[in-house]
Amino acid sequence: MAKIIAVANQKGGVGKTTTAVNISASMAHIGKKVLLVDIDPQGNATSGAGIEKGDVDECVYNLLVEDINIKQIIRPASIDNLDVVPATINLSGAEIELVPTISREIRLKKGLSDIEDDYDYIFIDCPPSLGLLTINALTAADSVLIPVQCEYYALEGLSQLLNTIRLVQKHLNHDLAIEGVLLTMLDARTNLGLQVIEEVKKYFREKVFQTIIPRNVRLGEAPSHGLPIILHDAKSRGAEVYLDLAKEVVAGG
Ligand SMILES: Nc1ncnc2c1ncn2[C@@H]1O[C@H](COP(=O)(O)OP(=O)(O)OP(=O)(O)O)[C@@H](O)[C@H]1O
Ligand SMILES: [Mg+2]
Repeated sequence: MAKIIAVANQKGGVGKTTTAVNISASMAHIGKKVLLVDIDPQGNATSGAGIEKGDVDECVYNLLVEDINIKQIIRPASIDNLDVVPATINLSGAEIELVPTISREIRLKKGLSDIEDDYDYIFIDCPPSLGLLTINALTAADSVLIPVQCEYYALEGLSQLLNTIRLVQKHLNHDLAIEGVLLTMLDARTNLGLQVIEEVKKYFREKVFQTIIPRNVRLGEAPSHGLPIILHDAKSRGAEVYLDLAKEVVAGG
């Protein structure tokens, strides 16, 4: 059965999608069978994994709102061993359309149960909010991976995220664990980055991943080619660190 990991932080632009796409591709590269689920209406994980959004008729919206079988929407990514449940802008209505529906928080969990045995890992790329889409991800997940950007105010907003995780643990998913906190976009030339690392480690202690993601130009440009970093530039620092992260997660069990 797959281990399901939600990549979540309601703060925008902290590296959720970059992490979801590249840890998925790195896992696939080391031979794991991986599914990447995009539940962000921006659909950045979908295009970043090499799927042309314009070609997608049915997406995760149809799974969440219309209850169609997940197998109908799964597509192969640009790298072997990796499949994608795509999201398109259609998903932007789901947050509101789900409100009056029964079992609205467990739609994704239910959908994934049909294919869980086909994969080793399932990563869910969350939108920058704590609404029903993220709640669906946290309810379906075994654990949550929290990217935190190495910048001033890095910890701001994390108490709301932790509070949401606690509420989900209490009411919807008792076993939800914190997989780890991932420091992203580190600029090692500045003192600020190093101060943020210290601050985040003081707060989250052993929950902080050893692997730290530096700012890397190749990581920033890979999505425009629809390629994970390991295909865009396997020799780049960005490719190395996401491979390290994948191995760290595998070793963590
Ligand atoms: N390590 C990195 N080095 C350089 N650029 C990066 C790195 N990580 C992410 N980026 C770039 O920063 C921007 C934000 O990253 P990303 O889309 O992964 O964040 P996000 O948390 O998913 O954003 P959103 O909240 O909008 O979904 C993107 O343009 C991405 O290409
Ligand atoms: Mg994103």
